[in-house]
Amino acid sequence: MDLNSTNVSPVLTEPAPINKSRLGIHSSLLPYSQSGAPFTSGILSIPRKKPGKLDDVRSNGWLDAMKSSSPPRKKILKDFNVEVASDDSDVEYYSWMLEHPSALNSFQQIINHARNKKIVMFLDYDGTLSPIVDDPDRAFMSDEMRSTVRNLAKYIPIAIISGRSLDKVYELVGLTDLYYAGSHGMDIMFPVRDTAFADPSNCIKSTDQQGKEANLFQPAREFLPMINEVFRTLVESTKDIKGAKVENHKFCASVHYRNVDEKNWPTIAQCVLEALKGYPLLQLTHGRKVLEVRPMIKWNKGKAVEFLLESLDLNNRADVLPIYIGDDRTDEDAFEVFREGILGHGILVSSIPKETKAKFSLRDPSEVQRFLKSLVRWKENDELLKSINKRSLEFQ
Ligand SMILES: O=P(O)(O)OC[C@H]1O[C@H](O[C@H]2O[C@H](CO)[C@@H](O)[C@H](O)[C@H]2O)[C@H](O)[C@@H](O)[C@@H]1O
Repeated sequence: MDLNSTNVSPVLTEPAPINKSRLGIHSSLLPYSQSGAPFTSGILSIPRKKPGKLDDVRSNGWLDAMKSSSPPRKKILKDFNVEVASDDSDVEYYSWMLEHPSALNSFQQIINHARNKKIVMFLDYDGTLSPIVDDPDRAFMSDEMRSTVRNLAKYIPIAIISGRSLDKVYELVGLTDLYYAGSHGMDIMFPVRDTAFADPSNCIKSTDQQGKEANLFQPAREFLPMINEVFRTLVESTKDIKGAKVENHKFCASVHYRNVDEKNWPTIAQCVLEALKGYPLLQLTHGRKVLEVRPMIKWNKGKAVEFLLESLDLNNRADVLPIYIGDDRTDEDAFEVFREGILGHGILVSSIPKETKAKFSLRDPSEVQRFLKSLVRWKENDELLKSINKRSLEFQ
């Protein structure tokens, strides 16, 4: 494939008129912009080109975005258990933390805010509950992390919101009694008992992994055949690129290039670009060393947070404090909802400074675990105090 060739066709020309009603998608979910405005956070801004103007992965900025999509692994110096600035990047990190303080150091502030409120916890999976590893099929969370999440779920509602498919993320987490949203929130399952406030016309009946009745909310259901087609195309077109891996996450397809030699990244990007050509209703988002193709609908992890809160009748309530912990650009949509309306805390997991809408930060999954453990301890003490108070009242 000649990337410099001027014979490459435009990627996104003005989209051909499409009979959107044929897709059966509610108009409020239809594309952010078909008129040329850039797309919002996490979503690559692709300026519409005049018909005939040529485009490739260099000129549209994909390559730059790919290069900056994952932090380098960095050794952190420790001196008597105190982290010291080892180089300029540490100094940068500490000054970034002035704006996005550690959720561990701010724990007291967070629980002061949570006092007399019901916390609802939203957790991303990769890079948050499990460390980032080379093979996506081996991104396991530790038993200790699993038991921490299980303990916390005894006290507060927890939802896992992942880019992976619903089935895959459920398999990896393996905990019942949590809510799960796969495909970046485009596949949400919740028990029938919790649907009192959900609009049943939006949901389809299903069964969960234990065979119990459940509801499924799938705002991009009509895109399923399209995603399958693109997935097959991508598998075929990337099959000769060493290290490339394509995953089908039901409502999105992921093309991994973490294990691909950097000199072949333009080829990977070009394969995705070519695959997208016939599908003006699909879009590209960037994750950590992964390109993701997904429906161009107004739905993302932030919408999923709002949907779950509404369905559980926990939205816009002064006595509810949602907390979202996530590590990549797709999580920014969720952090954003806490900036625009819903009062809650976004916590970015990152070991390098990053532009983010999250208020707090944690360095890595081990810090996430410490934070969740602190919440468990706080809740346990709280329960203990309540029962002591109750008993002392009974003795009076
Ligand atoms: O929303 P998430 O739960 O964070 O899922 C995001 C993506 O996670 C997976 O990829 C990432 O983690 C892999 C394992 O550590 C890593 O190899 C890869 O480079 C990362 O991008 C998953 O495979 C993707 O499909 C998800 O979209």
